[in-house]
Amino acid sequence: MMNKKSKIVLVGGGSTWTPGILKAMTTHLKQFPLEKITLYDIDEERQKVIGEFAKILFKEEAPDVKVSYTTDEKEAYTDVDFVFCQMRTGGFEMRDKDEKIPLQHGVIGQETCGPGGFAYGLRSIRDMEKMVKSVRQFSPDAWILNYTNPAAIVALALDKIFPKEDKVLNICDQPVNLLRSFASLIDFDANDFEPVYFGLNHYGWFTHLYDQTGKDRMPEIKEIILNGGFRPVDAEQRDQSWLDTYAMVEDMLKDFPEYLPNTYLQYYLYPEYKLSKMDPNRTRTDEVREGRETKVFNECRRIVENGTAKDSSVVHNDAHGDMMVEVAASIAHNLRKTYVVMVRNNGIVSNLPNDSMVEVAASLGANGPHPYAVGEIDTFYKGLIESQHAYEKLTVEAYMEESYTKALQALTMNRTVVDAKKARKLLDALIEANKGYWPELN
Ligand SMILES: NC(=O)c1ccc[n+]([C@@H]2O[C@H](COP(=O)([O-])OP(=O)(O)OC[C@H]3O[C@@H](n4cnc5c(N)ncnc54)[C@H](O)[C@@H]3O)[C@@H](O)[C@H]2O)c1
Ligand SMILES: O=P(O)(O)OC[C@H]1O[C@H](O[C@H]2[C@H](O)[C@@H](O)[C@@H](O)O[C@@H]2CO)[C@H](O)[C@@H](O)[C@@H]1O
Ligand SMILES: [Mn+2]
Repeated sequence: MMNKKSKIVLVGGGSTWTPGILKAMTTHLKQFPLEKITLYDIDEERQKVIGEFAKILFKEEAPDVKVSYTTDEKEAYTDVDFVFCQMRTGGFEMRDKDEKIPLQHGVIGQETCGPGGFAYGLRSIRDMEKMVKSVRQFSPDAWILNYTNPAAIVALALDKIFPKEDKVLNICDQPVNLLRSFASLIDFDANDFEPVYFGLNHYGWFTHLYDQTGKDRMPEIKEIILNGGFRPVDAEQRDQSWLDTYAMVEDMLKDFPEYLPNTYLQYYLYPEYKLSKMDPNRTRTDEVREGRETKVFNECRRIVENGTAKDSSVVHNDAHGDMMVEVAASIAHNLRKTYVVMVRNNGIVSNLPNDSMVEVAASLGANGPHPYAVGEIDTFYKGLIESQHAYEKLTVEAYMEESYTKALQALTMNRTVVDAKKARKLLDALIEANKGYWPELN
């Protein structure tokens, strides 16, 4: 079975993350043998730079794998086993607005949380719906592995729009990235953790981190963080804003010592403090454009010019690429490894709505995710998650029903907004900024 070679298409082939994912593919060929890789993007220019780099990388590392790139949907989606999807509708130009418009209204400006995530969500759903329909037209049985953000809203929307789909899986790399960082504190291999995790995407908690002997290592990890703070395992590659974000885990742990939180909870638990640290004129998009985007595209151009990727330092493996490839391998070869993924609740967390898309640990094999039961959660977490789920659901309904009222309800529900007058002003500004991307809300 392991000899079966997979055929992949990477949607958003011109993404800043693509070179890292391609690199991870070259280092995982034994676990995940490949027949062909197609890169697909709507932006021809971005796609060409990364596509030419891909050809060189594979010529040097795995010449048997067929590599191509295209802006043609039919060519991209025909005869594939896996669709890796990581698109950004509106690009960094719109991410910039997602972050800066809320800040102009005195609200957190973030890619996936608060009004920024709401705006990005309403943009992503339309392109994601179109992608699923096109993939099904040309490759009815392909697995669609989605990373496109805001993954929480995308996951819920796809579940509502395609309720019978059982080969779409939404995933985030933040849990695995956190696991790697926790593991480094106790000199442990993150792959050996058996985690218990619950929540919504970018809105969850680890409750246990068992090792191979069955011992829960969480108490010891919490102690280390409370005494010495917390940094990402790849701290040397991180911008200051990510180091500040990881450092907030210590604050969250001091206030709520029960579980280890996802870093994104900082925006919901400390909106005023986080807002005071944000600069409305310079947000994460500026950092990414000047940093990762510039570096990745310059490096790919340099590699294409030199005709070799052998000396490249930018194209490294990280949690993101590794996880995308390992998750696909677990499905393709029925490895039944455990990953934290998004699935319809249906009783996994017994006191949360059945139709929420929860993020939990699941065994992942050829028949998809088999999630582990979590059971009942306590009032604090239940309350937080239920309000966030209501916000997500109203956002999806606003899209599906093209409803201004539901959109206003969604923003008012969000913990980073709360005030309805503020929500209305924000909504009107976001409608103006997202013309052509959002459905018209009536
Ligand atoms: N789930 C996670 O944990 C996780 C982790 C990292 C990145 N991401 C997501 O991955 C995506 C890419 O991030 P990035 O920072 O590299 O952005 P990026 O803008 O560099 O890349 C996105 C690419 O998608 C292309 N694109 C836009 N709309 C498209 C469409 N309809 N069809 C095909 N391609 C399309 C763009 O042209 C661009 O080249 C984002 O959605 C980001 O939020 C998710
Ligand atoms: O602000 P960005 O574009 O740098 O990142 C936004 C993404 O952040 C998380 O991803 C982490 C990822 O977990 C880690 O492995 C590493 O690759 O860094 C990324 C951030 O730099 C988050 O899970 C994603 O959803 C965000 O898109
Ligand atoms: Mn994520």
